Amino acid sequence: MKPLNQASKIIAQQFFYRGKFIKPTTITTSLNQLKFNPSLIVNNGVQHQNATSRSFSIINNNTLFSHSLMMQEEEGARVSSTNNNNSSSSSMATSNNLNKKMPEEQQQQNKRKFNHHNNRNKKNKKVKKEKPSNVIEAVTPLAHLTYEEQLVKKEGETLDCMREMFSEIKKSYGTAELPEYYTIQPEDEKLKDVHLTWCGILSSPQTEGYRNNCEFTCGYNSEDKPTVGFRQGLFSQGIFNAESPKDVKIVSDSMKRAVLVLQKFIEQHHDTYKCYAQKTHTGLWRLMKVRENRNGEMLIIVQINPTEISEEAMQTIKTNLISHFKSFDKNESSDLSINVKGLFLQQHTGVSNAAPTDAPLDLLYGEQTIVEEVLGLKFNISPMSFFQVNTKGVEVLYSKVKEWTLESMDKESNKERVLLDVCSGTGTIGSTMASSVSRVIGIEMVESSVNDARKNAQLNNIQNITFVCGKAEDTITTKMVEHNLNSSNVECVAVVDPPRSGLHKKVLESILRSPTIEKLIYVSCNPKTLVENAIRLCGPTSTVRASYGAFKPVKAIAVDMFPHTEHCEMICVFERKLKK
Ligand SMILES: C[S@@+](CC[C@H](N)C(=O)[O-])C[C@H]1O[C@@H](n2cnc3c(N)ncnc32)[C@H](O)[C@@H]1O
Repeated sequence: MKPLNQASKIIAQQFFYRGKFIKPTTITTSLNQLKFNPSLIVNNGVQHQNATSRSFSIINNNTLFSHSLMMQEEEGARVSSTNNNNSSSSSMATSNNLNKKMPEEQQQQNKRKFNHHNNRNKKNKKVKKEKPSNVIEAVTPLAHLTYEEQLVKKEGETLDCMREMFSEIKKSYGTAELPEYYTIQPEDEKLKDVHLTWCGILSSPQTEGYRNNCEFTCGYNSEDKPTVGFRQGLFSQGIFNAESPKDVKIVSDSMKRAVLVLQKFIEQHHDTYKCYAQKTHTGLWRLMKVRENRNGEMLIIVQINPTEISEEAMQTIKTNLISHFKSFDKNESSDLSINVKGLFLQQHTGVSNAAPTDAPLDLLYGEQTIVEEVLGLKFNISPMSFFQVNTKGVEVLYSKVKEWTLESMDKESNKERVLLDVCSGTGTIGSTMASSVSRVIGIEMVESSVNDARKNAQLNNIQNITFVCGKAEDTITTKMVEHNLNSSNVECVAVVDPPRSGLHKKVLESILRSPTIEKLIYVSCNPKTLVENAIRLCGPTSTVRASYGAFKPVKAIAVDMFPHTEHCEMICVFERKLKK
């Protein structure tokens, strides 16, 4: 039992449970992951976190309301706080006022509020998938299928995305005449309403232990043992277990050993330092991030919450972590032998574990980066920069992008052949093609990725590549002019590889407005934003499109970079004939 701090004492007075208001002492309900015993909340400001039953007390009335929603989803139990409005007074309330009755009016108001949430929840339920019952299901929801079955499923879903794309482009034409490609209907029934050349799905050369980058949470497992592993539960509400990754196929054995090395350290010091609890914003150990190259060399980042420890304690922790990790580092006689290239300590004070890119990061020992090889080139990877998570899978992806970029470039032409690599990360796509084109211009907004990209170009002795640091939407128009991309001597292909949010409309407009871009290769990790962006590229309405011509989707392929998960990458090629 841990005492709550002053600011988080409780004032919940009653619950709405199975259609009526009742006192918190009278109900107990158990869930898959969580036994919820509201009687605990009247325990004089003392928080319980029972090791075996995972009982939770309620810290404040907002949290209480969220908990009750979660319970509804999980079990249909109708439990709700009746006291959502009094939050300012809640912090100082004691157990005495927990038993006071609420005014009738407020009860009605809260009941209405509850019903609103309940209805919204019912609507959501229709589309919600079943909650995973264990960590394997949570992290690798397709692991119960054979890999062949997974590929069939993903190809089907990617084709659905294509159908959606054509249907939405069509809608955008309204009553105007549709582009000619709508008349093309492949004979294959599977490709009905997909008006482009469909090239199937490419599989990942490695299907197990393929992740070169994983984040593990420090917390407690279902038996309340300190564990470094995957979260299971409702992290946003601070209710979760950390479960061991030992049976999760996509994590390499060496990463599993690294996880156990940190877990051992946490166990050894657990009397003094606990794992971080988001609900109370207390505890030290938060997260472990591991990046690994194909030789098994690792960058290990241990994230802590420094708010409760002195500078002196921090130094001791650093010293002890160094000697602990060194005792396993390349120690072939240990079962937990790992190959540490660099060990880092990251301090992060925010409530959730997602640290900002500038959170203090100290190298405890070793080197700042690991080097990975992709298609014969070397890439420096630092702890925070973007790098695709499946190294062998990305070789398949980049090879296809390269093939499709180069096939239309006219080698005989006198024109300069330029590749515009939008959202270039550490410069991987542009670098793998630099030797086949005249110039590459990369645009990337994360400074550390741009720095890595520049170093990578040097490392590989690539001289015809330039990286622009900035948001594509803010820089693309001026940079295209600055780098002479709109000149009639240039033939430019744009390769865009945006994050899940897709490309900003200003980027699409700049590409549409370019007098030299006839081909755009879109690498997408999110079908929804691909469709949105495709409407802008291929639709009829804008005057820009009227003067330079809209694009049309010509071919596409799915690339499975994430076996056993529901994610899939795809490449879609858009072309147009510029009106000269
Ligand atoms: C999916 S990653 C692709 C990176 C790279 N092409 C690769 O394959 O490694 C998307 C990249 O876009 C960058 N990014 C996100 N939003 C951006 C924006 N508005 N402008 C420029 N870059 C952006 C991210 O930092 C990230 O590096």
